[in-house]
Amino acid sequence: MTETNRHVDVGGAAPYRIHIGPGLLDDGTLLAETLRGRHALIVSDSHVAPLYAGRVQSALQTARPDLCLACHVLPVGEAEKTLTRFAEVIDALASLGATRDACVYALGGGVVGDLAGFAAACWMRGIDCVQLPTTLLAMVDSSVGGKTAVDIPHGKNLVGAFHPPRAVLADTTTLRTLPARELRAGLAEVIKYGAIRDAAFLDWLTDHADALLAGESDALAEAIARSCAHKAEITERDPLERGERALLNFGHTFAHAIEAEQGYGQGLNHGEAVAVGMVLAARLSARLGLAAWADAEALRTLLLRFGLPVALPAGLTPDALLARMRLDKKAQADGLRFILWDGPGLAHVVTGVEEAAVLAVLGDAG
Ligand SMILES: O=C(O)C(=O)C[C@@H](O)[C@H](O)[C@H](O)COP(=O)(O)O
Ligand SMILES: [Zn+2]
Repeated sequence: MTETNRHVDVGGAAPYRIHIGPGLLDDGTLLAETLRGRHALIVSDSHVAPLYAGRVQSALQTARPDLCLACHVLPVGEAEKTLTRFAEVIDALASLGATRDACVYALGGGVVGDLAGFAAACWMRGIDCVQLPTTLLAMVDSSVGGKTAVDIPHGKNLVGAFHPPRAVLADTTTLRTLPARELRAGLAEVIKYGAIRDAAFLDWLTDHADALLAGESDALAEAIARSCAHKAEITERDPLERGERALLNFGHTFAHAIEAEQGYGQGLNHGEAVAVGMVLAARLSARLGLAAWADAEALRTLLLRFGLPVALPAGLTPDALLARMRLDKKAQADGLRFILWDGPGLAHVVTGVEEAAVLAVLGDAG
């Protein structure tokens, strides 16, 4: 069967379209559709740029021969999502002479999308950003919704801004060469949507696990479109995370603490940490009497089925993780806030969670 293009529209004050399909990185007309000015900067990393940056560059240049276009390549990896690398992108925009109607094209995975998006949010107080995600995780999650950020040693994504993209072009052919570990990491965020708001999607994922893990294009395109539809619905109603958007953080309080404690890019990747985090959040929910233990165990089994880690990596202490969690962006003066689980498809925000309960779950999680 030939792959067809799909799209998901995100409404609200700054609407945009998520395009999903093969060959989009070569579609100069689509790439240039939202361009307003004469300057554009492609930001990519040292793994992705050699594969796709030249293609994007020539497609854009053909569609817009007058375009003043440059490419800035970051070293690959979560460890590079720093203020230092951010400043380098800002320098690249300055060297290009980017005016306020310029556009940043973020070509890569979540790190590139977050960092390039943050540079776009800050340059001249905000220029356009088109997200060109090349990993499953970036397609289903980080390229959508406008969260941009860098990490600092104190914690993940602690410096950032909300800056919605002008468009998202998810070229599904890029998934054909994605390493299996990266594919599974993206599937963790896909499972998250089922866990927090769509029990039927969890069943669909169970039925299509083999196809998804084998990288079958129809199954992946369906998973991407359904995930983006969930994210679009939530983020258009709550773009600034004043309320329901926090549900997208299911598993993340634990995950961010794990990532920071292990050292960015040194241990579990983000999707893997989210998988462990969802197991811990489900167990915390069961301990607090919100979810059934059997449901928490079923979620763990599903994550295992997708080859994801479900236990805390060795060497992390509950106290150190808890200290990290106190700096979580959801935490408030009255204590820790968690996204807790009421069973398949249902989650809610809980304030003032007792630290003793969190420590107990962490203590059992090795
Ligand atoms: O878009 C959101 O909102 C999310 O929470 C999605 C998360 O999967 C994503 O990892 C996000 O970057 C986490 O945001 P943070 O505000 O907790 O740093
Ligand atoms: Zn995430």
